[in-house]
Amino acid sequence: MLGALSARDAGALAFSAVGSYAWVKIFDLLAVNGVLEQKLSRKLVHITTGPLFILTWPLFSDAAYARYIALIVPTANFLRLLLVGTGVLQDEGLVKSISRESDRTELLRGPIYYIAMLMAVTALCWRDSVAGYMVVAVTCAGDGFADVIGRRWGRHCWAGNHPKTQEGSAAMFVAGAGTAIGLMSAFRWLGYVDFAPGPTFLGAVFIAFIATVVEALPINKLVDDNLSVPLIAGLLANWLLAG
Ligand SMILES: Nc1ccn([C@@H]2O[C@H](COP(=O)(O)OP(=O)(O)OP(=O)(O)O)[C@@H](O)[C@H]2O)c(=O)n1
Ligand SMILES: C/C(=C\CO)CCC[C@H](C)CCC[C@H](C)CCCC(C)C
Repeated sequence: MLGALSARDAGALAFSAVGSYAWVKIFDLLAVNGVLEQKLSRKLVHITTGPLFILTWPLFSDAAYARYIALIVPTANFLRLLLVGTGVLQDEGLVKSISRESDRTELLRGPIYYIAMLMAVTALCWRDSVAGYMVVAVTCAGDGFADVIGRRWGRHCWAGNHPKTQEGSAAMFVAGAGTAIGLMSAFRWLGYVDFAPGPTFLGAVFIAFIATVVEALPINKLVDDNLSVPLIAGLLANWLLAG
């Protein structure tokens, strides 16, 4: 029995590890070959890796230790960014796919906070709490779409925080709330969480709104969006959302 569970968790771990490497590599190749602009490649990695990582969770067994096996992949990625960001390891492709200006030290800010968020959600929430889905939805899809949409179609800047736009914030709100409701519904359908959809989805919409307001505040020179957005969403979800 234990052997069968271990085989399942080992398979899930292998899938997640190979998947994370291959996914970032695909965007690296697309950026290096000029198919995708570097900034867009970085944001597409930002939007997709967190939700895709969460979608690998059902592959793991019901064992109490399963979350810690799942935690190995973000932890390994955290160490990889730490080694490349500090210059101990060279990986031009990685730097190009997830930094703005090919500056390796940038990996030590937004991207490493992003992975720390995934590690915290895996360890603290795992499949059993809707708070984790909320945090991943607003940080990955919400914050990512604010940039992708705002940079291209943003016309109306917020007063006091010039580069951020109302169009970007609207995209963040819709993508954050929509992804949260989608992930919560999927994991409820799979039987990992149980909640009353009406109040929980209303709470998710409210939290996506507050996270959108926080993202638009002129504070990202003081605190990175990959810290402020998950922190506010996590605190509110823990307080407001049951399950
Ligand atoms: N609410 C928002 C957020 C972002 N943007 C657009 O996306 C760009 C980058 O936004 P920012 O949050 O500053 O992203 P970065 O600092 O590049 O990346 P990150 O915060 O994810 O580390 C802005 O200049 C703007 O064009 C926007 O229009 N509206
Ligand atoms: C560019 C990023 C943030 C900037 O705001 C995100 C960086 C992502 C990491 C390099 C890779 C993270 C991998 C995940 C821990 C696992 C994904 C698994 C899945 C199967 C694709």
